[in-house]
Amino acid sequence: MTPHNEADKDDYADTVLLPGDPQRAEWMAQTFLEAPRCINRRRGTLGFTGLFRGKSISIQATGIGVSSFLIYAHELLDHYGARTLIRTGTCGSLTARAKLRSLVISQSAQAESAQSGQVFGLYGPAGPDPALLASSRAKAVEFGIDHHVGLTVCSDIFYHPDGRARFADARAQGALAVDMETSALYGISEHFGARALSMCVVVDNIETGEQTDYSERQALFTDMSRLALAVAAES
Ligand SMILES: O=P(O)(O)O[C@H]1O[C@H](CO)[C@@H](O)[C@H]1O
Ligand SMILES: O=c1cc[nH]c(=O)[nH]1
Repeated sequence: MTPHNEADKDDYADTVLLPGDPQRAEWMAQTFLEAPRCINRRRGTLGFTGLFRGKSISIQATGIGVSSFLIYAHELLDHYGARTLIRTGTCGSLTARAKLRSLVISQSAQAESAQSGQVFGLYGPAGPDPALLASSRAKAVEFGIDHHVGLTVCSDIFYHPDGRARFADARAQGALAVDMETSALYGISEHFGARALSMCVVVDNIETGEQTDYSERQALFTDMSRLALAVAAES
């Protein structure tokens, strides 16, 4: 038990999938895990453990943004002993190439600003686990998932007064998409000697303004959930 999590120490599996949205955590657990158990309801930030292909896997929501994310990730790594964290998130596309509903796998994540840099600087720059990244690439091809692998940006601010203009430099460096947790995931995982990978479905395009509707989101997560679980099952 922690201030933010009512689960017992052995309730979590070694491998934990991390969606931001608690409803996504619940849907993923109920749709894909065998015998899912809800192990955390504190603050509505739901956590589940169940079986996938005979292996115990947990799914824990992390909320929005680095501050919230780092609380759940820290407690999973430090208190619950998690060894592999796989973010199953959503992102905004920064390029027409990464189309709405496609999957972006983060090969490296850049903090958006000096302010974010201070937060992420606590842990220094880090990236995905090479084996998890390679496994996700191979399986995404095998499953026929429309996906992109590359640089992503991690922002602290969803509604920013400078809008999309602030991503000009990152876009020039080839950044594919923006989310609000991936740099923190990579940094804290390296700090605790754990393995990490982040994959996110494109739910809006920052460039064109196109967006998906929240009502179709569960369906959007099927490919990502299958991929993340397949990677997790072999991790
Ligand atoms: O859908 P999730 O996983 O929460 O991810 C994205 O959605 C939230 C913003 O709407 C941020 O947390 C961002 O990273
Ligand atoms: O535009 C978006 C969409 C999802 N998540 C973000 O952080 N930004």
